[in-house]
Amino acid sequence: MPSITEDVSIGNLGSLQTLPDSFTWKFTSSDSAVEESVPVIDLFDPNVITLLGDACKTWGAFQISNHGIPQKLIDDVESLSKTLFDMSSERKLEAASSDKGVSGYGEPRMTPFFEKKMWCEGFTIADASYADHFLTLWPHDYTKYCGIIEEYKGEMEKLASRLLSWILSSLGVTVEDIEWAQNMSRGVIRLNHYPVCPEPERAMGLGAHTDSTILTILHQSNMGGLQVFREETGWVTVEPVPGALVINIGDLFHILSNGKIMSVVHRARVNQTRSRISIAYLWGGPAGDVEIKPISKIVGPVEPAIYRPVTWNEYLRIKYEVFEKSFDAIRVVNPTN
Ligand SMILES: C=C1C[C@]23C[C@@]1(O)CC[C@H]2[C@@]12CCC[C@@](C)(C(=O)O1)[C@H]2[C@@H]3C(=O)O
Ligand SMILES: O=C(O)CCC(=O)C(=O)O
Ligand SMILES: [Fe+2]
Repeated sequence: MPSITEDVSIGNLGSLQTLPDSFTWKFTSSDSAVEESVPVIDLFDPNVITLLGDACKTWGAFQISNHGIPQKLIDDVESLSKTLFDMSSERKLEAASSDKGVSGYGEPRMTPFFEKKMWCEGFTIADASYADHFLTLWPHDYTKYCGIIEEYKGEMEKLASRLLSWILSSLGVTVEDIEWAQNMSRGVIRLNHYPVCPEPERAMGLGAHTDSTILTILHQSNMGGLQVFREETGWVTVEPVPGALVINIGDLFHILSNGKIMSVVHRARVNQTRSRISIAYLWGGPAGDVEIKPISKIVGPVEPAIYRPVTWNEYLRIKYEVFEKSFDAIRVVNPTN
């Protein structure tokens, strides 16, 4: 006979009254969050470059205000997500992605690297095929919803490029120093939903990970849940700031900067009384077979490259083979030779 845990579908987690064993995580005292806050940076601040540079070096994460993204557009993507996740499990599964990491509904791609299941469901918008799924989900409103997504992608792309130039500038280089900067693949949007959970202190919304891309722009509405890990202190909750967006530095930026800036380890916790939606825009990665490596102007005889060149496809393949050991897999063993 199948056990109860085998029957649990991510599409109706919110209706469960008890936490199934397959979703029960073990936590220790080091999992408790400490009283600290990630920097909140006003993009109109005259010292914006220095502030961004410092936040990238010490945290790998920060929040931004005065970012210029229309609130109405953010609200529209949030309400699209609510409409989607409110659908029946069967309906959502009709839009299931054929494989993790490509467009459609389902578990996060990193799921196989965790012993226990994560208390979340999501929808990935990675390529044009997301529109076919939207047609299945919303036969009447699909043009409207695709329009909202395309507009959001466009705005996110512009904001991500601005942040890239400023952060590079804090490192003393420019976008022109990345040969493939004009050949960036379009970002991936991940709509995340964390349903209410009967035992949040024993459950995990999204397990600890770094994003593989250059940077992520995250909208977490007015519901907290995101935590970032800081070596010196431990887990820090990123409290929602009205109107602000969270920026997480990803693996590619860490590689480009030759380890000068951090890709932040982060996770999402869940809640007993209110469900939570977050909208992640993961940006970067060159289209095609371009080599990603530490920026030539940053490295030299005094500071040799600590990572070997790797293409985006190869990096993703490595990441989904060894997960948190992906930097070790591309590290140059003895950089002085
Ligand atoms: C390009 C990608 C980054 C991503 C894996 C993917 O192929 C598409 C989904 C992305 C995402 C979103 C949620 C968190 C994450 C770790 C995951 O499981 O899927 C990221 C992946 C990543 O950054 O490696
Ligand atoms: O929901 C969150 O706060 C985090 C989401 C996230 O890390 C991701 O989508 O990569
Ligand atoms: Fe993430």
